[in-house]
Amino acid sequence: MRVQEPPSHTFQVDLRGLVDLLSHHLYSSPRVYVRELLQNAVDAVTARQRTEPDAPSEIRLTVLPGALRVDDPGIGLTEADVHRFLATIGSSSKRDDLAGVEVARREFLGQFGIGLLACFVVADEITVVSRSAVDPAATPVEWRATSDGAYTVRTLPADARAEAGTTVTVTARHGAEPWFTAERVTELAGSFGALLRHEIRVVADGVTTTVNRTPAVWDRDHPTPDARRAALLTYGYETLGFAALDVVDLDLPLVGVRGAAYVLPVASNPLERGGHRVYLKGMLLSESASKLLPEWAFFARCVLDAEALRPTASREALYDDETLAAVREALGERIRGWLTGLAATDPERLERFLSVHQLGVKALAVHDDELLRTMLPWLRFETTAGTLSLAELARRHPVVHLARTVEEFRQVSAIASAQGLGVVNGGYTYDAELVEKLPTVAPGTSVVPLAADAVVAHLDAVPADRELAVAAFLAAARARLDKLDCDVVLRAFHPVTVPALYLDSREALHERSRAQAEAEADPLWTEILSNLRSTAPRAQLVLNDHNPVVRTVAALTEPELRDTAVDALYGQALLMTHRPLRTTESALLNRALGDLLTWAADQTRTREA
Ligand SMILES: Nc1ncnc2c1ncn2[C@@H]1O[C@H](COP(=O)(O)OP(=O)(O)OP(=O)(O)O)[C@@H](O)[C@H]1O
Repeated sequence: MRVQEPPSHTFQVDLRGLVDLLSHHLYSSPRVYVRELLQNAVDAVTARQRTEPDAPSEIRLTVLPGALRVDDPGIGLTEADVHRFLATIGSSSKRDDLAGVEVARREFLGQFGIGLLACFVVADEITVVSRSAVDPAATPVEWRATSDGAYTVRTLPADARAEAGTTVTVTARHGAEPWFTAERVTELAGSFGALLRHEIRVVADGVTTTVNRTPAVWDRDHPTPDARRAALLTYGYETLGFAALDVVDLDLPLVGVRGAAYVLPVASNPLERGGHRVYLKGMLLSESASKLLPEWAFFARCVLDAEALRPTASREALYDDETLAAVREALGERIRGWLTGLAATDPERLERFLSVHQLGVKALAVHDDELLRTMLPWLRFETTAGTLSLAELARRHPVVHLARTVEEFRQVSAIASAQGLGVVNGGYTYDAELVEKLPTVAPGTSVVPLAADAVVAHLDAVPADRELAVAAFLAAARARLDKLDCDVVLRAFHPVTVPALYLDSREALHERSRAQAEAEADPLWTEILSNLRSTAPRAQLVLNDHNPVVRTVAALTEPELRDTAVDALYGQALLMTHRPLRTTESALLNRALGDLLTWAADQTRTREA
């Protein structure tokens, strides 16, 4: 049995729905109507100049009461063109086989065949009067379209339009008149068309203003490099609204990108990477484009004009394709080159840059040994010898101890530096990773992890007779702090001003949170958690036998006062770690201080009585 082919149909289009979609919903603002008109005029001039290089090029926007008229001396349209391109949604002469897709992409701004419909967002009627420059025998033609999708076409007498070119008139829809004022049209034409290669003039109330100034600042001749830099900086200030720390020339001839990257004068959120101002073939695409620079370059904002990047259909963002990825990489390379150049030639400017953007550079150096090597002398780290570069620290201490957390560093920094150890705080973002890379870029150095017990091992034990003399006190102190999972030891160390150190290894911290969870858990979990009980080292309170207060406390005989004093030493050591105290810890510290104050007040009263 023969199976019959099912009948084939073609899509039906509800024209009003399509016009509504393309005019009202594709673009984020009615502003774009001026851009689309400008774009068609520029493309028409470009098309004509391909065969007639000396053809006129001035584009004129005339503000009329409740309407805008755009005149261009471009390629124009024949009656057949009108039907084929203007009256067919999605049809565009700019990807015509005649032009060739690649040529079209490179030379024309438009490509989708929908742009003119954007005018319906502010207009009820669009009229196009055109005369073809290709066919001198063709008569002028008029196309009149309304937003409900209806249009008429008629040919006009030859004298209705003597010159080749096109005039588009857009009549304001009721309520959209504010988009047609002289001020608004001038602003929009100036903003979208600032870098267009053909002269754009706005005529309003008898006054003619040229709104674009080409060539772009980066394409102009400047008498000296300093003058060029000053001109680029001024331009950056005018367009981006900030006085940049520095400016980097961007020029990628292969992908036709020209422009400049401006270094932000204040630290920025690394997650906010947009804000680039991008022009495509001179027409503003976006004031807040993203993904133009690699993640690490979050300290820079670009203004650039690109030939080969593709816009999305709304022409408000860049199409995220391989070309954009290649451009991103190449621009990143430029910015990297600028940084390494600064390190070699302008350390003062580099210092200024790093004082604001050190974090960004560290983020980059983590993945880039070459940059790390260049930047090593400039990046600053918190160390026991103060805020230093790793290179400086390594000169003083070929073995660098790395504290993994800010807390670990704070616990031991005073004491480690008194012992002559070089410790670097690896607790801040990127720092640990960078420090670990030190031996690869600075041979002869080594990095070892810092363990709290290693610091205790460096501290001098007290003589045996002294240990014996304070044995009872130490036993009492241990008993007192046992419930807090803290051991007590006595050592003699510098600086003498530090009475006690609280040392807490990561394992001990972990064990304590496990124990806390166990205490709060229901019976089933209690059993599971208690099976996990580890033999991890407990926290340690290291009392300093050189410290006068510790010596006094160790000699106390009255048990209650001694316990309170032990609590106070414990609390004080906790405070020195700079970590937030738990509720039980601050309660203990408050109680101990309160008791000590009461005791001192009682003593004074007794003495005075
Ligand atoms: N001023 C003009 N001069 C000559 N032809 C024009 C003019 N304006 C529009 N056209 C013709 O009308 C076609 C459709 O224009 P439209 O603006 O809708 O789309 P496009 O410019 O081709 O692409 P896009 O949707 O990307 O803007 C164009 O391809 C062009 O052939």
